Amino acid sequence: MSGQKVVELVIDEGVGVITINNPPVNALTLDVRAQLKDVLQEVEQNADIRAIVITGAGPKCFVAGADIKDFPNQFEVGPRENATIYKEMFSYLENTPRPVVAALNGLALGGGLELALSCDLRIADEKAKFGLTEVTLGLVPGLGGTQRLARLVGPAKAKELLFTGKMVKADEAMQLGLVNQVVPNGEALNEALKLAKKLAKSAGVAIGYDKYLVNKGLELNLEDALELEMQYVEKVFKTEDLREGLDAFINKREAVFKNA
Ligand SMILES: C/C=C/C(=O)SCCNC(=O)CCNC(=O)[C@H](O)C(C)(C)COP(=O)(O)OP(=O)(O)OC[C@H]1O[C@@H](n2cnc3c(N)ncnc32)[C@H](O)[C@@H]1OP(=O)(O)O
Repeated sequence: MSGQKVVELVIDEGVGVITINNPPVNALTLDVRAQLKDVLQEVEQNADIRAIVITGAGPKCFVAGADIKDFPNQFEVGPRENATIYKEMFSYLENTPRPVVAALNGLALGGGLELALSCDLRIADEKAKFGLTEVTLGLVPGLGGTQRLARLVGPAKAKELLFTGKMVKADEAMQLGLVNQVVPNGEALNEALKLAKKLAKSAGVAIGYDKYLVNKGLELNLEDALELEMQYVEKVFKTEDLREGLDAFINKREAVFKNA
């Protein structure tokens, strides 16, 4: 471990901004793995953080994937241990009740796209490109890419991207539903932060329930999913936030949600 700081956390108006800063391409090295784990634990323990933004440092890459140069070291022990640690962190992002916005400032390739796919929303610089390029190395995505991409863009498009390893540009990614928004170059982080700050002031309990219902509902048949939805409507009826939201609307004032 180099000791260099390769993952940074800044808290800005209720938003935890996580930056992968590992030049030259923000590859997911062992240092990044260790520091991302620490940062996510810090985020989890800080109730003032009500939304999360993840981005990469520099204009070229969001994250250009796993550390290719470390793979030979895994031939003996196998890939499971390293992949499992990263997958647990990606699952944290997918399951935390906080909204997670990926600010795609550049190339999101391999594990970098898999990281972005574990976020709820993705805002892309117009120059950004995306690809599960593992096949070019003879590898298979190991951080959820085969599953999350297929659920997002459909099996046929996912297979096309997986089989070819090709990169898609931001405008095509938008058409595929791979990203939520495309913004002018250099604006992804600003736009993501603006959105995340808005969400941080919103009804956090309701947002967390929405996130859980969409994610869990994908695993259920429609009847069971609708029943689960109703259970969460009943849960939200018990919250202070609902009373605050209704009172604010009736009295024509801005709601102040306390996540309670
Ligand atoms: C489970 C998950 C698996 C995976 O994620 S597998 C990996 C998937 N990622 C990729 O396939 C991307 C591989 N990298 C590239 O295609 C290119 O690079 C870029 C498009 C990102 C950038 O290209 P350019 O601007 O021409 O720079 P450059 O000379 O290729 O790279 C600059 C330095 O960065 C190193 N590097 C690039 N990507 C990675 C990586 N993913 N892991 C480790 N190192 C990487 C290179 O080797 C080189 O280094 P040096 O200057 O020492 O020659």
